[in-house]
Amino acid sequence: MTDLPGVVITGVSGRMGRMLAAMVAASGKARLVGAVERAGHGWVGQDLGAALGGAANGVIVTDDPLEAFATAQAVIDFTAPAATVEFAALAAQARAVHVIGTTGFEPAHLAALKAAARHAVIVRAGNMSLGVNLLVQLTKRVAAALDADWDVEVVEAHHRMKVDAPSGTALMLGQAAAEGRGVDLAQNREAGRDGLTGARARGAIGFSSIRGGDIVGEHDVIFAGEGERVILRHVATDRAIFARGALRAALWGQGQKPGEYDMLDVLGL
Ligand SMILES: NC(=O)C1=CN([C@@H]2O[C@H](COP(=O)(O)OP(=O)(O)OC[C@H]3O[C@@H](n4cnc5c(N)ncnc54)[C@H](O)[C@@H]3O)[C@@H](O)[C@H]2O)C=CC1
Ligand SMILES: O=C(O)C1=N[C@H](C(=O)O)C[C@H](O)C1
Repeated sequence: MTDLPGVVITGVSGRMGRMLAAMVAASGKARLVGAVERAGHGWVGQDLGAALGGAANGVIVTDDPLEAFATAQAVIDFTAPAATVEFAALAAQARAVHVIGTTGFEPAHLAALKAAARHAVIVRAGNMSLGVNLLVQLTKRVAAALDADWDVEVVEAHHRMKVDAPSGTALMLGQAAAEGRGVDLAQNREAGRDGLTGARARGAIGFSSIRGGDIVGEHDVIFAGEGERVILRHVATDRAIFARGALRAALWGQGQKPGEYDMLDVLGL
C-alpha cells in the first residue's frame, strides 16, 4: 500500500476538492497524503475526514502548500488562477506532478505555468472528462470538413457560482474548431454580444455563457449552415467525471519528462 503515489489535494473544501478527496481515498491506486486550503479557512488545522463529516482519516488540512507537497508525488489542483500559479512553482520544487483543473487563466498566468513546466510535469485541461476530450477531437474533425459558410457557436451552461466565462471547456472547443479550420482563435473569437452588434462576421467563432442553479456543465458546439445545423453536445451530470480524469492524469504523469501535457496526452486521443 505504501508504494502507491501520494497525492495532495488543493482547495480541498471546494466542489471539486471534496469530490477528489473521496475519490483518491477510495481509489486503491493512490494515497491521500495531504490537503490544502487557503489561509484563514475554517478547515485549516482540522482532520480532513472529520471536516468532510465522516471518520477522522489522519490528514490534517494545512495552509502551507510547500510542507504538504514535500510528501507527495502528485498535486491535484482545482482552485483559482493566482493560487495555481503559486502551486506550480512549489510543485516543481517538490518534484511532484501538478495536475491542473483550474480555469480562467490570463496570458500572464499561462506564461508562468509554461516556465514552471521547464522543470516539472504539468497536466492541465479545462475539462478532465473523457467525453469532453472526445468532443474536442470530434469538433476539430467537423470544423476541418466544413468551410466558413458554417458559423461556429460554442454555448455553455454552468451553476450560479462559476466565476469565469467562457468556461475552460468552451475555450478548448473553440480552439479545436479554430485548429480544424486552420485559423487563430484569438483573431476570430466573438463573445458577449449585446445591443446593436451588427451582422455576424464570416469565420467568427462565437461564445455564449449561461449561469444558473446547480448545472454541472453543458457544452454545445453548433455548426450553423444554410438550411441545416450540426450540433455536438456534452452534458455533465456528475463531477466524478472530472475527478476520475484528474486522478488518471496524476498516475499517468509519474515518470514523464518535464513539460506541459493535456488530457489528450493522458487519454491517448
Ligand atoms: N478541468 C476540469 O475538469 C474542471 C475544472 N473546474 C475548475 O476548477 C476550479 C474550482 O472549481 P470548484 O471546485 O467548483 O470551485 P470552488 O470555489 O468550490 O473551490 C475552489 C477551492 O479553492 C480554494 N482556494 C482558493 N484559493 C486558494 C489558495 N490560495 N490556497 C488553497 N486553496 C485555495 C477555495 O477556498 C475553494 O475551497 C474552477 O476554476 C473551475 O472552473 C471545475 C470542474 C472541472
Ligand atoms: O466551474 C465548473 O464547474 C466547471 N469548470 C470547467 C470549465 O470551466 O469548463 C469544467 C466543467 O465544465 C465544470
